[in-house]
Amino acid sequence: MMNFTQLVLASHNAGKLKELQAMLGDSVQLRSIGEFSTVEPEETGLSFVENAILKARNAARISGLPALADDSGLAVDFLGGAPGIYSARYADGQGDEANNAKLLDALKDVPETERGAQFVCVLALVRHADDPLPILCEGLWQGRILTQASGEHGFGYDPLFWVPERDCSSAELSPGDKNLISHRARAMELLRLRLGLK
Ligand SMILES: O=c1nc[nH]c2c1ncn2[C@H]1C[C@H](O)[C@@H](COP(=O)(O)OP(=O)(O)OP(=O)(O)O)O1
Ligand SMILES: [Mg+2]
Repeated sequence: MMNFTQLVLASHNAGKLKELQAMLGDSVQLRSIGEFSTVEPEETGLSFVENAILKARNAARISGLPALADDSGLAVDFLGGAPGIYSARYADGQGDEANNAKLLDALKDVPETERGAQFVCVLALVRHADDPLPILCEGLWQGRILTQASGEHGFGYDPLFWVPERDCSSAELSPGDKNLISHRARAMELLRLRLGLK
């Protein structure tokens, strides 16, 4: 059984760090890779799994600590699953607001019934940079893309993601509520079980 008190989180996204640390509680301390390096690895994989492993290995190499990575994104039905692994780069690196504007534009005039989407999260944990057996856990979250942004919480595409089970946007959920039902929460639930954390 693996027993971690510290993990480095292979992410430069403050929103992920906050959510993942809240889900893990006090049992494991997540340290940001930002403490060790400001250079972000190029996400050259063709899948969430490949990119998560790539980021985890890179962080373990830089920090010398076991590393957890989160590769996630939004797959929109009408767009054939795009932006998917390219979600963060959808508007060519101009950030969340530009990504959201581009998505609204791509779905302009698309009726509600065809606006289905899912958030995807893959967590990868490596004990060291060359770990031959990374632990992989995934979580999905089904919803719909709104026609305008709504809500102030969360990050990324949250203001555009309508959550059917709560009848509000993901950015209108309290952080605690989002962390109970999100794609990231589902992946983390599996990771906790796998690590024997509960
Ligand atoms: O709960 C979420 N709520 C809203 N948006 C989300 C969520 N989860 C992922 N997303 C979006 C943000 C970004 O556009 C992409 C992740 O891209 P992804 O490369 O995995 O993360 P990132 O570049 O922000 O940070 P890093 O790679 O350093 O972990 O999907
Ligand atoms: Mg990224």
